[in-house]
Amino acid sequence: MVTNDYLKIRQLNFIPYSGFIINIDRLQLRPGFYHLLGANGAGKSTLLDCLAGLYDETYDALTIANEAYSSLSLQQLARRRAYLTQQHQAHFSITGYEMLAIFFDSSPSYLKEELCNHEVVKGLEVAVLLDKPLQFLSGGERQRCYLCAALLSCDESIRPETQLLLLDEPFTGLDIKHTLWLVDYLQKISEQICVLSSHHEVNFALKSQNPCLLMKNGSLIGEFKAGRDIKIAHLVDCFGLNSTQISYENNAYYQISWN
Ligand SMILES: Nc1ncnc2c1ncn2[C@@H]1O[C@H](COP(=O)(O)OP(=O)(O)OP(=O)(O)O)[C@@H](O)[C@H]1O
Repeated sequence: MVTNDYLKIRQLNFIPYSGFIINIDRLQLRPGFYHLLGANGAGKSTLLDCLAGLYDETYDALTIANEAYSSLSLQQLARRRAYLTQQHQAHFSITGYEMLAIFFDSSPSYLKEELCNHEVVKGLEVAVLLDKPLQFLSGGERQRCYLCAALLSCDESIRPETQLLLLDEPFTGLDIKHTLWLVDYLQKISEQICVLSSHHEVNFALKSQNPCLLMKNGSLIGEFKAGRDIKIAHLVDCFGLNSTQISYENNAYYQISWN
């Protein structure tokens, strides 16, 4: 795997829906765990969709591992990035292993046997869940199965060519144990690949040493080497908070107060 390659955006100006523009002049991401933060409607999911290659109108603005999206076939692009979209419900009746069989062009029974001791399957505790139809699972259980598919899609032993993991609100529905496992796992794999995750766990991001991107109205309004570099004015601007709702903790980082 080439670890020094990264994702580049140059002059991404795209109108996915009438009245909404994604407008990013330049952005360069290296291996690392990037938090993508912003208020509801800021454009985080739309940006992730662009980076996943869902809009061919944006391909000229995007480069992955020094290759323009426009020079890659859909199959090549699909193998360069893994993507967890926001999930709400399962639309048809398939089991988790059947879903994985589609992802990996394999058979459910082979995958069940091959993956039972995989770190991701064990960490997310999905071995039993993957046997059940996805629509019969709880929201958090289903999220763990979809996460399993995304994480396996960028596993070095399965897809060594994958350099980008896009996650849209991966913590939604997860209980605390699986959230903690996921954070540790993402920290680990982000030494090798670029992980870009939107979420609303702002206090977690603010406390972290990971890079953060702030979005507002379809644009990036801040790029920080660590969550701890984000200041009160950025939070007020990005989330429309009142400064009295933000406190400075341990002489180290801002936190949004709950009282
Ligand atoms: N299918 C759609 N048709 C029209 N407008 C849409 C559609 N999906 C999203 N939008 C609009 O595009 C803008 C960006 O939405 P997006 O889902 O990217 O925001 P987000 O930052 O991911 O928000 P959230 O934190 O609520 O998930 C919003 O103004 C939203 O209303």
